[in-house]
Amino acid sequence: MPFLNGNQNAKKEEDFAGKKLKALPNELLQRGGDAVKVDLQRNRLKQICGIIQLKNLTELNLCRNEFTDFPTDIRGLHQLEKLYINQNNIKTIPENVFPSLEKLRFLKLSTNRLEKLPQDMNRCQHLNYLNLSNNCLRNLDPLVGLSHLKELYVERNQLADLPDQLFQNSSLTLFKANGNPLRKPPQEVCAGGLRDIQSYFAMLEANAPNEKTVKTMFLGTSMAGKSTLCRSLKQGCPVQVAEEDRTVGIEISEVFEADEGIRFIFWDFAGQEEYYITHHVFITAQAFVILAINLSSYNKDAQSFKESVGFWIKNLQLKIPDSVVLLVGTHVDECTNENDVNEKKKHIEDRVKEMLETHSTNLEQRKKNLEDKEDSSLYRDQIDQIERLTEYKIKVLDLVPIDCTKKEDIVKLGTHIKTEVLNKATFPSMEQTLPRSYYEVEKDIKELQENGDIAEYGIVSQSTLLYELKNRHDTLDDDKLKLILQYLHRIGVMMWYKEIPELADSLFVEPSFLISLFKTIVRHDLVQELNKISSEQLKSENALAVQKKRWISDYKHRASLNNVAIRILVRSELQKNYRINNEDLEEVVGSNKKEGILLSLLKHFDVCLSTKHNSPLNPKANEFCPKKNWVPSNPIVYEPDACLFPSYLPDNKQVEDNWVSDNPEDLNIHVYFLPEIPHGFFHRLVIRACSLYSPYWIGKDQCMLCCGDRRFLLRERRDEDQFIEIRCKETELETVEDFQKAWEVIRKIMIRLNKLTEQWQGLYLTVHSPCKSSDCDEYFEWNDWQEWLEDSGTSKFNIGLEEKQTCLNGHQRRTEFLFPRTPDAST
Ligand SMILES: Nc1nc2c(ncn2[C@@H]2O[C@H](COP(=O)(O)OP(=O)(O)OP(=O)(O)O)[C@@H](O)[C@H]2O)c(=O)[nH]1
Repeated sequence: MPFLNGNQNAKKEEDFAGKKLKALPNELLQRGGDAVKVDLQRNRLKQICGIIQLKNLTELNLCRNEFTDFPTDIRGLHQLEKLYINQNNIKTIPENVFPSLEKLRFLKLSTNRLEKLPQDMNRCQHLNYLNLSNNCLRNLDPLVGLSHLKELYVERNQLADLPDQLFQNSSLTLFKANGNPLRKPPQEVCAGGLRDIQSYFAMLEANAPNEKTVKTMFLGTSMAGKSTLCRSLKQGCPVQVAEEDRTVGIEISEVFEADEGIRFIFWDFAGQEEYYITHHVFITAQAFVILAINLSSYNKDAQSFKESVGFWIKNLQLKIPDSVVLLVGTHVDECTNENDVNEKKKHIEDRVKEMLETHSTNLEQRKKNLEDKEDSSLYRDQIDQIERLTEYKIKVLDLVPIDCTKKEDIVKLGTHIKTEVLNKATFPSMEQTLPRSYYEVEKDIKELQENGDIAEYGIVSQSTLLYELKNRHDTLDDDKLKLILQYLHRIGVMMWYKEIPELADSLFVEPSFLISLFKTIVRHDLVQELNKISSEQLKSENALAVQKKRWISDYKHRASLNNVAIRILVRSELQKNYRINNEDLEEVVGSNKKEGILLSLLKHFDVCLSTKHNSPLNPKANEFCPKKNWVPSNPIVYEPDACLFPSYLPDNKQVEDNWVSDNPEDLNIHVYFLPEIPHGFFHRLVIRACSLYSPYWIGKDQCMLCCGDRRFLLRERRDEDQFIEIRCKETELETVEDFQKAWEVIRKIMIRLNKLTEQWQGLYLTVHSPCKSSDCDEYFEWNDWQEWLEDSGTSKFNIGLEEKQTCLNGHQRRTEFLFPRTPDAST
């Protein structure tokens, strides 16, 4: 099988990789002091007797062997600088190994079974890179004192506490600790990086309090009973939710469980499909999910399961694969009898079990396929990635059937939740230790709001808030306060989008206000809302009734919403619900000259695409055709300033009219998604790609964009295998330069695609170029596509001119039709 790059030729000096060796070969031992670098990865070694003869060894690769004990013979390799011994089964490392490895700078010990480190590890004084990820470590104390350590990876271990001294006066520049049940400092502090950790320890008092916080999210289809559950649990008794009081968007509330000292933060998500596109913004890691299922309307069939359970679990599995889900069956009082309830409970639980098993079997199978390949070492990164995914285990707890109108059922559910939450095995990282100042700042912000120093809707400038907080805490400077505010953002108590330049100075201490903002635009009844716009409202924005009609028609047919309409809707909704001053209102809704907070946020979260007032091209200009002169658009269809919501598009007509048809010779790559393409992914990708290139035409599950003369198509395919196809029209590719430019555009799109996938921890991607011969199902696999994305376009991907590739069925094609080439290749 052809490969995208030539990595397989990059041999080490002494290459004994993948030779099924059980002992060091004589051929190697005879090299004695001449051997400097030795590659012994992917063998069956359990020990390495005789290695001491290679006394000048500086680099040794022992990864993917069968070591269960650390090979102590390594002790004699005094020149050793680099050691790879990752992906073995090592359980312990004895004392007296590291002090003799005086020159060791680089040590990769990841993916072993280490439970503890030798106490003298800190005597390996020159160590500057250490990777201990994927072990079972509980304690990092032996690393304290490694004064040259720059990069430290301890992801996916069992660490609860990190040693303070590790971060004091250290040379660390990179530290990664994801996937640990961290309590001190909590994961949300570590996510901020080294400076946040150092500052956390600097503020931490000796007897800092522990807190148990559980972010609880209520999910499920519309009318399943989420709001009823959320409000009833809060009150401890049944609370009726009237139909007109349905959740629009997301509601947030806090509940303190005084007996056990648990703080629940309840997030009630609206169930209507229109809101799903905003959910990803608020669904965050380490969450406890209550999935509400209306048992009375549940049909014990595949469709019913998919809609009310499967969809949600799949999405969680993709987004937060380590979440805990409690199934709650509501409307039990409306079921036929107890037997009916029990059958439905069993049906749901059995299907969930099946679903989770299929997911892990698929991953295992995929891993095995890669391992069985002739040169499986080329797929090492992919295998590692799958291994990581297999470690994530979403926990789905048994279904609790309840009647939300009955007090005892609500009380019973409350007790059940408390018991589950207190179970350390289910919630290993619920308890957290924080410096008092973190709590105090949070409390002070609430007080400022209550006193009216911050408006009830919670928008406050960074400088004002810092000024107020500094007045209350003379020990906290700007930097420390900013770190605390960032922590509060990460736990969802307030929002601070520092990374959006227009919003960097605005803090939102009332997150539900932001949600109210979203819901004014992202809603199922938007057409009704547009219809309701009065002539006074139109006049206030200098708009005419005829424009209102066009707004409605554009929204219905082209999923495009005029910015003036957005301003009117948001303005009236906010004035209805908040005492908001004109200045803040203008900040939020924007004006002809300025975008406003709402649009910045919607765009930041890829909910919509702005078609700007000063845009040189009109995306809906039918007159534009590649290779034809540009004809200005008809002023009647010209929309100066609107937002396009791709998820509301009804069809692909415009795209199909412009693309016309596929040609087998088009450049074509398939990006496969395992287990599937996440809900909303394609439209978010389209938004990101279209902000790079215009003009563009967007449809329901297709999008065409142009770069110069070239046309590109993105197409979502939700067949049995789910993939996104990226094509470039073959007729627009003539010269070598054309190919290079076309591949460069594909690369840019892929970079955005890859970046977007980071938001779904449970995703795994593979990339293929399908064979171009008709009726041939073979394909060329890109095992190193991620490297291509990272590559700046230098020598690595050169493929000789006139080179051809042959598929397994014997069909040949010139390489540039299947794989990218770099500019160097043409010169
Ligand atoms: N009889 C009965 N009615 C219930 C039960 N649970 C919820 N309801 C009613 O079902 C309706 C829908 O409940 P909600 O809590 O609004 O549902 P939701 O899931 O929040 O719905 P959305 O806001 O649309 O996402 C309300 O009228 C509730 O009073 C139950 O166990 N028994």
